[in-house]
Formats: sequence, C-alpha cells, structure tokens
Amino acid sequence: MKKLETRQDIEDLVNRFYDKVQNDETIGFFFNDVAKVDWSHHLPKMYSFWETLLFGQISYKGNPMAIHFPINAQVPMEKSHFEHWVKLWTATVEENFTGEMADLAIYKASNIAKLMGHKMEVARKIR
Ligand code: HEM
Repeated sequence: MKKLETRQDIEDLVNRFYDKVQNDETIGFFFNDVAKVDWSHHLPKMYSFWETLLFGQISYKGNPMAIHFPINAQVPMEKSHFEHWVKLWTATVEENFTGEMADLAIYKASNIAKLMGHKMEVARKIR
C-alpha cells in the first residue's frame, strides 16, 4: 500500500474521509444540518491543517478548537461523537495508506479528538 507522503496524498485522504462523514448516520448531521458546511471552503482548510500537522508545512493558521464551540452550543458534541470521528478517520487512513506518517495521522487525530471532546464537555458544564 502507498505511503502518506505528499500534499496530494493528504487531499485524497481528507476527501475520502469527508465523503464518509457526510454520509454518516452518527456525525454527518453536524456538518450537513447544524453547521451547514460549505465544503469548497472547508476541505482546503483541512488539507492545510493536516499538511501543517504532519509535514510541518505551516499552511494552516487558525484555531481548530474555537470553531467547534458554537456547534457544541447548538447540539452537544459528545465523547461518543468524537470516538466515532476517530473510528472513521482511522478506517480511512488504514484503507488507503501505510507507514510512519499514516500512523502519525491516526495518533495526532486521536489526541486532538480526546482533548476536543473534553473541552466541549467542560464548555457545556460552565454554560
Ligand atoms: C464529532 C467530531 C467533529 C465534528 C462534528 C466536527 C465538526 C466540524 C465542523 C462542522 C466544522 C466546520 C465549521 C464551518 O466551517 O462552518 C469543523 C471545522 C474544523 N474541524 Fe472539526 N469536527 C469534529 C472533530 C474534529 C477533530 C477531531 C479535528 C482535528 C483532529 C477537527 C478539526 C477541524 C478543523 C481544523 C476545522 C477547521 C477550522 C477552521 O475553520 O480554521 N474536527 N469541524
């Protein structure tokens, strides 16, 4: 199987992941119905986000935590949603790529998802 090593690989991975997400029964509605995501805007941001995280190519400048709070305020983003997000991400990585960067993509996503899930839970408690 292919190694995850180029910007094009990241674009392919991210596209395939959000194809799954959009059609997913558990978390798809956050994107389709709650945030009503403009995919032509969102996907390039996600390419840059992952390029920055994995290749150290600083093309993403943003605050990934902050963008999720207003969504969480509308519909609680539960730990189980984040676990499901990670399950879909891990499956998409493993279906398409192998090697160190592929492992790192899974590892980093899991850590961020855990932290994000925790922050969303705390935000709901102090509201
Ligand atoms: C159940 C879990 C999640 C849901 C439902 C979710 C939902 C969303 C939605 C709807 C947006 C788009 C907001 C908009 O443009 O209107 C977004 C943006 C984003 N998400 Fe998530 N997300 C989840 C988990 C994660 C995780 C685990 C990560 C990181 C590993 C992540 C990283 C990002 C980033 C980088 C953006 C773009 C932020 C920006 O605009 O600068 N998300 N998310």
